[in-house]
Amino acid sequence: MLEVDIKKPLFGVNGLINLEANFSLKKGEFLALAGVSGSGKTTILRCLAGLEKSKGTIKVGGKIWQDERNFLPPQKRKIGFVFQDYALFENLTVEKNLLFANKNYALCDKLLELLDLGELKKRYPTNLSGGQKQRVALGRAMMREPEILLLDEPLSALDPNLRIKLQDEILKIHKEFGTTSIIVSHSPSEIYKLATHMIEIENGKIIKSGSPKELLLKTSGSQKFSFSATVVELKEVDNICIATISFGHQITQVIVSDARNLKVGDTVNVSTKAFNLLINS
Ligand SMILES: Nc1ncnc2c1ncn2[C@@H]1O[C@H](COP(=O)(O)OP(=O)(O)OP(=O)(O)O)[C@@H](O)[C@H]1O
Repeated sequence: MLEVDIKKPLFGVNGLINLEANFSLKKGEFLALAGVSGSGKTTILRCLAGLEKSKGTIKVGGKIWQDERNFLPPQKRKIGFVFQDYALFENLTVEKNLLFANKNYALCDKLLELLDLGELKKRYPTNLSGGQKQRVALGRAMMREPEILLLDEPLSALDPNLRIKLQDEILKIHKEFGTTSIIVSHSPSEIYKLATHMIEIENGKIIKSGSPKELLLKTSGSQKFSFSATVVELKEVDNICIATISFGHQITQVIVSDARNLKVGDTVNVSTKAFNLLINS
């Protein structure tokens, strides 16, 4: 069980914001933190890891990691941290990057195999692709046998196909080791696939909390199909207004009956009641 109740003043781009994070997770749960840039997501992870001080309490499995009198330093917290930019030791081979955290050779071999890194174990990080580097970073984080695995936008630098593969690796590791995991992600599909719980942060405060299904599925009432998109162009052709909209990595066009209240950059909800949609692969 992870119990978090922390506060910290942050100097945001528009002045002071008070970060207030209060949530709990059962062992083995997977939490996604979402929210616009600068809302305080990374700071929450850094406070959990003990890399930053905050006011309040953090308890893991009944053990106090921090309260008004105690502050466990990062090396004493059973945390694995995976960063967006990998943060590998460039002068150490893949295998030594893992063993640096812990000289448990059996665990190292298990992780190299689970993450499909066996053939690459003697290579240096400079000779690896982004996806391979991130698998090494995940392996290194797990070498600490963490109770809590923290993932700060770990896949955002990778192309969409690789991203999906790495999501599978993360899920495999999370389940195999029964870790409690927290990921910062901007991708709804990633959150939906990985997380059991989701929290949305705005200006340092939790504004939404629930399952990814509750928070992300946009269908309501009699709608059968719905997604949210951004308007990238509005054009009139033969008195018909056509909106070009983007969602995820896709762009499509829809006819708009009344475009008076629409402008480029708006976030819109696109929905239909049709239930015989064609799905082709
Ligand atoms: N130790 C600190 N003390 C005060 N302010 C900080 C501290 N660390 C970060 N900040 C500020 O707090 C705000 C939130 O930063 P944070 O990195 O947590 O946001 P984020 O939601 O993770 O953003 P992004 O999605 O861009 O990574 C930023 O404006 C940042 O400059």
